[in-house]
Amino acid sequence: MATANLSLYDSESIPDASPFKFGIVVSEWNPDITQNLFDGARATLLEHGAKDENILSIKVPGSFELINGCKQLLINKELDALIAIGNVIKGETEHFTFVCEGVTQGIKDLNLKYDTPTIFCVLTDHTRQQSIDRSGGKHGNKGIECAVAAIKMAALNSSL
Ligand SMILES: Nc1c(NC[C@H](O)[C@H](O)[C@H](O)CO)[nH]c(=O)[nH]c1=O
Ligand SMILES: CC(=O)[C@@H](O)COP(=O)(O)O
Repeated sequence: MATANLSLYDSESIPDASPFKFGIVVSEWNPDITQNLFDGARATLLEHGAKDENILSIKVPGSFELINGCKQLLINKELDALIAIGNVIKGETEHFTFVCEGVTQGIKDLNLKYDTPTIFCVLTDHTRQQSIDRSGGKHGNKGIECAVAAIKMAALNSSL
């Protein structure tokens, strides 16, 4: 089954991002991949009107630390949406499964506990090539997709 292109969307359907404040938490594991995801996300936020001074970004050691990094921003900063960026690539053992499951459940829990949405921008791939393909390669850039989700959720929350 063909993988969707993560960067294709109707630009006209995206709300104005200028009123909103965004946080981006970036894992330092696989830094070339996460940097590409961050660049795509930041560029998309700016493209749709977000102010540079309203984009707060921090780094954490690995994807599992995305949970606490996001929690710290949710507690200490007034944000309209958060994007958690990571890249987990399977190695020889089951560690991949536990990291992916832990991050997924942790970010899900943050979305249950806090009103500010945390967008799941974590590539969970079996190979490095899959990650390259989804961070600016043939399948687009998941950072773009997640920035769009962040803008839409911020606009939705502000309308309710
Ligand atoms: N193998 C990968 C990891 N592993 C590290 C964990 O995320 C975590 O930092 C560690 O277990 C200490 O708590 N992290 C990634 O983001 N990507 C990987 O491929
Ligand atoms: C997802 C991971 O933590 C993984 O990169 C670790 O590799 P390994 O399973 O070979 O220890």
